[in-house]
Amino acid sequence: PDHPAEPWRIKMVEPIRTTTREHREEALRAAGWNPCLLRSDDVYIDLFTDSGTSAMSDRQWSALMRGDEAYAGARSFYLFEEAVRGHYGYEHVIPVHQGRGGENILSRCLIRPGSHVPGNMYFPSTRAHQELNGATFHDVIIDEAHDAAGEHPFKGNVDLAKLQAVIAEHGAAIPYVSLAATVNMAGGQPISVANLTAACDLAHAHGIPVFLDTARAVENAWFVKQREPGWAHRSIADILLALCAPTDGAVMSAKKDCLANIGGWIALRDPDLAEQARGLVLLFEGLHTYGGMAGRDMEAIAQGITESVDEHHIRARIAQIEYLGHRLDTAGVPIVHPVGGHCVCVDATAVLAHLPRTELPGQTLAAAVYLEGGVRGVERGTVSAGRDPATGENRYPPLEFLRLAIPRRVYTQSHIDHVADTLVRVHKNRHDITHGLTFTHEPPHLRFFQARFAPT
Ligand SMILES: CC1=C(O)/C(=C\N=C(/Cc2ccc(O)c(F)c2)C(=O)O)C(COP(=O)(O)O)=CN1
Repeated sequence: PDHPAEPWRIKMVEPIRTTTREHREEALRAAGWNPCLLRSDDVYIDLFTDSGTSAMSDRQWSALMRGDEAYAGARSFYLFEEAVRGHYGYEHVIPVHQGRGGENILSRCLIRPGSHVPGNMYFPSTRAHQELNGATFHDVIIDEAHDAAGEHPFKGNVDLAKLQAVIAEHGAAIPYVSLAATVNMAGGQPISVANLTAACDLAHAHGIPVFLDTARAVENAWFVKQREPGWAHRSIADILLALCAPTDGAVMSAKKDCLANIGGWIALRDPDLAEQARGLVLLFEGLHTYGGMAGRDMEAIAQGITESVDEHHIRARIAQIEYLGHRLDTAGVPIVHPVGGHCVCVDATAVLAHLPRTELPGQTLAAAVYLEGGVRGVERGTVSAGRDPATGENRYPPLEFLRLAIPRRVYTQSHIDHVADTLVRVHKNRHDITHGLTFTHEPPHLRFFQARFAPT
């Protein structure tokens, strides 16, 4: 696929600069071989995350000037509430400062020690809050999701037999089913409307609610439109509503699809659960009409939601990522297939097949790519998976990759080509990487953010 012609022109620029390899070696050593600890000034192309890193439009920037900073009942909240209701279809909209604020509150409302929560693959912050409140997470995603090279069009799908089995074994102890659209840790893979609906029907048949992580549900809607029979002629906005319709609520990080730099929400149908959640917002986020956001942030999100479902925007957004995936494919760099909605994921166990999993190939590849081209990605493998709370042992997930997450409306084709050229060089010289990494400092929670490493 060709690189898309961007459906925007640049009105403001933020200078970035390349660095020398010597500079990067010094910076990485100071960062304990953890790209998460690098200063952004030392990064040329920052693909650490698509979360909060998108460029806002002139309409969003001008909306900031309309921010109502009233403590209670701000105009900006009602605009935000209406945008969420209209696009996601839930009645009760509860603001939080970002996604994990919602994960904290939903988990505290519904999980008790001994709970069991099924979901389509784990996400570190989501599972951390489930485990912190005493739940055991059960992965009920289809087997194909764990196979990097497989081409299944909806790797985010739930294996209904697996879900049924968890319900049969733990039914009464399941407070809710926790699904995501798309599935980040599978490589930004979508779930189909049919499968999501079937999973909800199965859960509801046992009186179990389903909550959806909608951080990238617009990207998911795009894949439904392209791949799921019967949806090709429906608008992205309609498909987004259809994804949310069978679920009981959603947790949202507004830092992804919504083109905002901060913010989020919990969206619910049940008024009593909504009241309980608002009570915890008062404790952890702020008032229930701002939830840790400034009025201007809610203005930017309301406008960003409208822009996010524009078909010219989402088509170009996805096409840029497919372009990068295609460049790596044609160069023989092993990546997760199909290419996901927000990232290209390089299969570190394939590139560094000569390193044992105990030497952290994903983290090693992240360091090598930064050194080679000033490109920052993030490890999504053993380091991210953390330790099993029951045994204290490292969990070695089947997928171990370097995620290259692409911010929205930020990088142009020449930047993407720089990334591709960097990966091609690292892959060509992969046997020069003779050692992996080992922890020198390992924090207890979400360790990949703050961990420090040294070459083995
Ligand atoms: C599907 C989903 C996310 O992708 C997500 C965040 N994502 C990040 C940041 C990040 C990165 C790595 C991690 O191991 C992680 F724990 C979080 C990312 O880059 O992908 C959140 C949480 O939303 P917050 O970031 O607004 O609180 C909830 N759900």
